[in-house]
Amino acid sequence: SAQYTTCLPTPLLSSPIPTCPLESDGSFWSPTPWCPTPSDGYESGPPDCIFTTPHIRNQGLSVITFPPLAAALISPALDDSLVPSPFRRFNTSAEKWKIAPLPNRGLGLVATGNFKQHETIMVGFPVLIVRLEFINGDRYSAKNKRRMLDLAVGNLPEETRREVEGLARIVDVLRTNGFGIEIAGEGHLALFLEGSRVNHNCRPNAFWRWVPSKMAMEVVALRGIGKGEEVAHSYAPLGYTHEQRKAVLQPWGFQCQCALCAAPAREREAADDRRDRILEIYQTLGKAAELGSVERVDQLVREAMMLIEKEELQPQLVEYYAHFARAYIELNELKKAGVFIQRADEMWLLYGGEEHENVDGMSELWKQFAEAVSEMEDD
Ligand SMILES: C[S@@+](CC[C@H](N)C(=O)[O-])C[C@H]1O[C@@H](n2cnc3c(N)ncnc32)[C@H](O)[C@@H]1O
Repeated sequence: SAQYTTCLPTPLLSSPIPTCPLESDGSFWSPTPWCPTPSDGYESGPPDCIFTTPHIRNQGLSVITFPPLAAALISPALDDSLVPSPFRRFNTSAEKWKIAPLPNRGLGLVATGNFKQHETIMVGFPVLIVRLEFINGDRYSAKNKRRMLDLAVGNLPEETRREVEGLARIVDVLRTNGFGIEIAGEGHLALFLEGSRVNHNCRPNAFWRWVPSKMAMEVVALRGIGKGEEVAHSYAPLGYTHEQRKAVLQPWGFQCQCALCAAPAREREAADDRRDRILEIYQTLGKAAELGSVERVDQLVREAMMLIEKEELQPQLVEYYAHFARAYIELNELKKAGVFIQRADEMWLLYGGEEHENVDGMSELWKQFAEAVSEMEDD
């Protein structure tokens, strides 16, 4: 159990390594970060360390990750006095939800008031963030992983610790209840106390997004939600057929009891047919040049939008609008392309927030569009 001394302020190092990311930040974490040596044969690269800040958001946060990534987390988002009130825990008289028991699916999130489409329902702050490859990889033995996770949870204040332990065995909890987030491009699993209680629905009325600058997860209404309704998001990618969803949900080990899965076979098959057709249109539009005519593209675009609406898959429009735009660019129908790029931009903002994951993808698409416009002007 060696300390990762090169990155911690220590009186034994008279001149700390200047690029060390924790050199000035070591004092932020308490107790002092602990960095066990990885298993034999896996020592190269930085170790995973346990970092805890015990008071933040009234609940504390423990992180298991590389030191530079922990350093990257230290930002104004971690200063309770600097984040706006919706992003503080126990903020709020304004909360319109409760965690309550539901038939056949344990606890879940239930609306105690009405929500408009796209209104934020719940804001959650993680209590535990763990590097994905720490969990999935072999750098630490299963025993050491468990020990480190127990210690990370053990460092948290008693009340938080009890709530986390109430969720189940911690490794399983992370795998089934953890939300995938990125820190400086590296995948991590984040555990939220109340957020972990949100159940799955194959035709969800909500979605969640990670807001890096606030270190928070937001659950947002996909459509209007009435008082008393359960709020659920989809654990599986949207748009999958019944069989595909079953395969993706298998690791969670439950039989989905949502309305779509419980619907009569004929209804489910009709939904599957629509979902298959949406995908088929996507593929056909990927070869727009072969379609030859703008009218044919118009028809397919209209059909896809109608099916997406029918299947309540609106968040997929972010990707579909961009795809329509690319098809129109290919056929030099630039006015329509521009309209769809604009809409894709708006949808990304709506569903992903200002810091959405496709900022680069969208600017690439705008660039492609600008090039097509200038080529056309040259002709
Ligand atoms: C992330 S937890 C959600 C909170 C959980 N209900 C609880 O009481 O802690 C995921 C678990 O909830 C249950 N669950 C979630 N959605 C479900 C659904 N649509 N049908 C049946 N069970 C579901 C399953 O047991 C699943 O493994």
